[in-house]
Amino acid sequence: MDLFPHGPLRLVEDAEGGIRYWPDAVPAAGAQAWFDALRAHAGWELQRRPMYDRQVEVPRLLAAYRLDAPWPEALPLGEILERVQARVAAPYNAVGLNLYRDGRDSVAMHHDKLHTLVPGQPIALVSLGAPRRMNIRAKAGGRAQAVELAPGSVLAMSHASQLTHEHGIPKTARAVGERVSVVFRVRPARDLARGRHGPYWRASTAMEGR
Ligand SMILES: O=C(O)CCC(=O)C(=O)O
Ligand SMILES: [Fe+2]
Repeated sequence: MDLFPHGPLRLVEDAEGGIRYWPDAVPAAGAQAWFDALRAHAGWELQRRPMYDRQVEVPRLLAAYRLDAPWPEALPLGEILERVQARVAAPYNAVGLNLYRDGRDSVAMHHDKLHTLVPGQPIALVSLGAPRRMNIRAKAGGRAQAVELAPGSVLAMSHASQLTHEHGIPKTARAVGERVSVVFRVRPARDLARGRHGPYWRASTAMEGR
């Protein structure tokens, strides 16, 4: 039996699976329960980063956990990981959480830092809460593709795609509810051993603020 008769939407093609999107990987009720639990119990932090001569707030809240060590019991990371493994199997060992509080929260166009990722392994992103648009653009130029990331969806990005494409969540003037994204990655063991599993140590050059 084919459990995914429509297959994923293929947004970018490359030799490592490119960028693929499954709009309804998780039933709505489950996605809402996960949103509620992560919203309530993740260790959300507001970070500041230097931009020119001032400190700006990173325009979203962040949390991160290792998957090779116990995480707080209230967080349904094991269940979410199981769903992700069914679509995009990989030895994920780190998860980063983003909380977009409203339309002023965003992430600037970027590619995920390659030296913090194991080559050949994918990045898998689960969306929960309010839908938000993601833009994906080839570094070589051309128009961005927009994908409305629905709650319960999974987006897989190959390691190779981080070399060729950028992605971001633009701000929106629309009244939008809170969104949580759950991003599974495979980090090099040396980074995990140094506690470098989250976004905290990433040197960001992105110009972003609220
Ligand atoms: O929230 C999202 O969907 C994207 C997050 C992202 O690009 C990141 O954490 O690197
Ligand atoms: Fe990213």
